[in-house]
Amino acid sequence: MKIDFNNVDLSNLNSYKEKSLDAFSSLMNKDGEGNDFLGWIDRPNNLDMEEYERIKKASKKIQNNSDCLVTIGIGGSYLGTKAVDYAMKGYFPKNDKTELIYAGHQISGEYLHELLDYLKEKEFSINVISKSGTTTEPAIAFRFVKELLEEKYGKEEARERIFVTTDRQKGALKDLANKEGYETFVVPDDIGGRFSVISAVGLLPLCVAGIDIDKFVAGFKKGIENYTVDSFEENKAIQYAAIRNMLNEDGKDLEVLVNYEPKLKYVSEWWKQLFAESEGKDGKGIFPVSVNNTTDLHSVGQMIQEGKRNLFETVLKVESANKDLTIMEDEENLDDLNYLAGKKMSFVNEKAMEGTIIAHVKGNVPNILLTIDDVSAESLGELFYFFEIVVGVSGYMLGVNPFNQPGVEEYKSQMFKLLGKPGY
Ligand SMILES: O=P(O)(O)OC[C@H]1O[C@H](O)[C@H](O)[C@@H](O)[C@@H]1O
Repeated sequence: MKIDFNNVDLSNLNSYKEKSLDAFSSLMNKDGEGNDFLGWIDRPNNLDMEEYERIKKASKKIQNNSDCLVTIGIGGSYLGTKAVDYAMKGYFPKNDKTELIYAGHQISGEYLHELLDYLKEKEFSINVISKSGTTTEPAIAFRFVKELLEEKYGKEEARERIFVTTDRQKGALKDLANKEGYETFVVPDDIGGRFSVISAVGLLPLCVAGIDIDKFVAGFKKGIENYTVDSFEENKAIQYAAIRNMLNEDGKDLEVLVNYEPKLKYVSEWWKQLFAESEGKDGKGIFPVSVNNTTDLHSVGQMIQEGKRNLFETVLKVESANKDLTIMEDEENLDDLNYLAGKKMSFVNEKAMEGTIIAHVKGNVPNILLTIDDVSAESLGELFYFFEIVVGVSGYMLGVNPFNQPGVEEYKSQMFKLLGKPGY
């Protein structure tokens, strides 16, 4: 992974150095706010290997008896898996692997209705994922999908097809799993939802989808090597956190994560939860938004170029495309594209990216360039770990607790009141 800050005015950066190093040491020494949720820092080197082997075993079983795994969860119990699955499965996947089908990530009855119709024709299993075990969206979806599963296979076999990922000992899901004898996997106490893709939350469904989780974990380990180094000069995660805070104090209220490979769309969705829930509190925080280019250059590109100057961009570049095409010569050349004949699509995409960066920098949008080697499980693992360290340092620099999300409860209690939930 490479990170380039050449398109940011760094003249003021030195004054953020000490603060960023202090924030980094609080994170590493685990003596800052929210320090009981820092299990993710060492987790890649500390996996529960007994559970890791069970994940692989359960995956084989699911792959052997299911066309799909209905993966039920929301927020951190959804986004990391979706991000990696979507990036890795290909744009037009052949249906020769067990497919992950998502549920419980919204409350659309229309979605669930169509999903249940779809599942009637399929062999399937369920992985219900909820750290708290009480989240409304996955709980509703689980009721419906479980009912269909039991109808289809009978209660006995259905039991063998339900896999529960939740708290080690408490919560409604854990109680249900104990009662019914479902196989369970753990969301560790000291890892918050948005940091949990490295636990069974992400590893089980990703393994079922045929993704090499050893490589994914290896990417996280590479992240530990590169981004837990206690040096401002050598650690790009500390520099990035410092630069984000510098830009924020200079009036940049939004960070736009940009990609030029549509496969990365859900990596941005995962990133949004990570940064929004970690930083957006106490009236502070950089609002995370994302664009998928070049598509969005034909829509919100105008706003980035000439709208309110309160944003900066982080561009996610993929160094080498997994697949490519060479543009062909056309005798008539009515489309005037022959000047591109012999050029690769990846070359054209890269020039679009470089041209856009030049234009946006000219338009006073500071640009950070993050290059990953390729779209692979390993590169994504390293990228995720990088962002997790950045958000920890950045949140401490901002003066917030980056590891809680108290604000999320407000909509829930208002909704429960309207729904007439007892006690609200
Ligand atoms: O895994 P769960 O307990 O079901 O939580 C799922 C998600 O919902 C909550 O409301 C939080 O805001 C998220 O941080 C969390 O990832």
